[in-house]
Amino acid sequence: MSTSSAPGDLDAWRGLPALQQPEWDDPDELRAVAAELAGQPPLVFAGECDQLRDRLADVARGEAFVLQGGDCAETFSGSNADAVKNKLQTLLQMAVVLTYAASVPVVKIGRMAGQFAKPRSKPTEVRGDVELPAYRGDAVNGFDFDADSRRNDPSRLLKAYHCSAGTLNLCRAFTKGGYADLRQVHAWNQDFVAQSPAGRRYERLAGEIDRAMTFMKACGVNPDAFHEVEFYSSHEALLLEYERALTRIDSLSGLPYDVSAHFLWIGERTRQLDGAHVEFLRHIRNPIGVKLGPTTSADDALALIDRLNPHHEPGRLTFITRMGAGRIRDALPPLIDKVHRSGAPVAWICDPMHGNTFEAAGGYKTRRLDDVLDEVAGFFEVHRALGTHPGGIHIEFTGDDVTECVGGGHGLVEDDLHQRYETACDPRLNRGQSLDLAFMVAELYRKSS
Ligand SMILES: O=C[C@H](O)[C@H](O)COP(=O)(O)O
Ligand SMILES: C=C(OP(=O)(O)O)C(=O)O
Repeated sequence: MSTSSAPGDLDAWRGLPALQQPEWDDPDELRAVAAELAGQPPLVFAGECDQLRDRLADVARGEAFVLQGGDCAETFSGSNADAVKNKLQTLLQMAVVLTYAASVPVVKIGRMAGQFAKPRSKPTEVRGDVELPAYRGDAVNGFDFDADSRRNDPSRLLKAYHCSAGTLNLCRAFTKGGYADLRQVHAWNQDFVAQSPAGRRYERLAGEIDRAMTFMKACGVNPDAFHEVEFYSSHEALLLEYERALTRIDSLSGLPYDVSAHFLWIGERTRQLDGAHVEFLRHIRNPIGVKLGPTTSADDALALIDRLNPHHEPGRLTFITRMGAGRIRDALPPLIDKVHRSGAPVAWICDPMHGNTFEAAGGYKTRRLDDVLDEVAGFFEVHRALGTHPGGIHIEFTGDDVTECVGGGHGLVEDDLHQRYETACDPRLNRGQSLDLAFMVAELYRKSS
């Protein structure tokens, strides 16, 4: 049931409006960079993308749950071993909580190894009487507020590729080489988080897992079954020149795959039906997602399905809804209802971050953990009422002890935000807040199943 695309289709987007693309000031340099990227090795393989599509088909059928998360904006300087390990460790801890406490297979997808480009609300940033191009992610320009740093520099695309390769290599080593072994559940809970309320709760759960594994071993189950985990990479497919340069024809199937990540999504700002992003992504064979904000109508959702998954292939299309805690209970039901009645197999994931951002008194962009939890609770309520499957969560977090979102076990308040506000774009949950969220989601899942 594959969608066949002629090679020319992969460039049809070039004739369409492409929002949120940087104005590169040297087109020749961009062409040279794209040519160099096109000659680089793939970051992921077609077979892995197919495997993720199968996993997401399980999600659409109600048999698994997605945990997708990582940085809002990865940075080149943050692509180091400690930061990557901390993020992965947080993802693994959350996944263990969900798998054990909710008894559901968890599909683990990092917002990692490629999340280097950001859509922005405004093209420029003004500080005092200086106006400069907005920061659009390390793949485009620099975070520092000076004219040189904010230049849209095509060579950054190459650096984004290399940082993605390094990050993914580390993730593969951690998840396949023994670090993600379930017998390590305690080891993931070291450092600052171990003493937090969420860390202590996690430690009790890890103790139960230990006992369960000892029991299974006694029953003859081979403990090597718990040695490695499946991990997938994802990012917003925003910079079309980059994604196009990394799209290859798979030698086995003859079909095009974007080998920059296993899963790509189209953002809320670039999901226009007649836009370049939808056109480009409809031709690649990777599993894909679309973010849906509160203004999305049920007909918009159906039209996206028609374009992106016309043959209703299970696992091909995921809708990531980001309505906001105040809107989800009204905005989501009509979408799910109509899509469900159309018979299209969609995995529904809740992004409880992007509809809940506000500016705190000190000027920091932040989010309340309570709003995040409330949006997730609304997501489960809506699905329960409609008899559909709440298929997962998509969140922005870091493995570090940052102070970017308020609330959680340590009771962070707006006055604390300045202490460790390190994000390059939107506020992320810290490790303790991420664990709080995982425990709550596990509880909601158990009640709704
Ligand atoms: O992560 C999402 C967007 O890039 C981000 O919310 C845009 O933020 P802005 O409104 O500050 O541009
Ligand atoms: C920009 C993002 O979200 P959205 O498209 O939902 O605004 C994002 O997830 O980084």
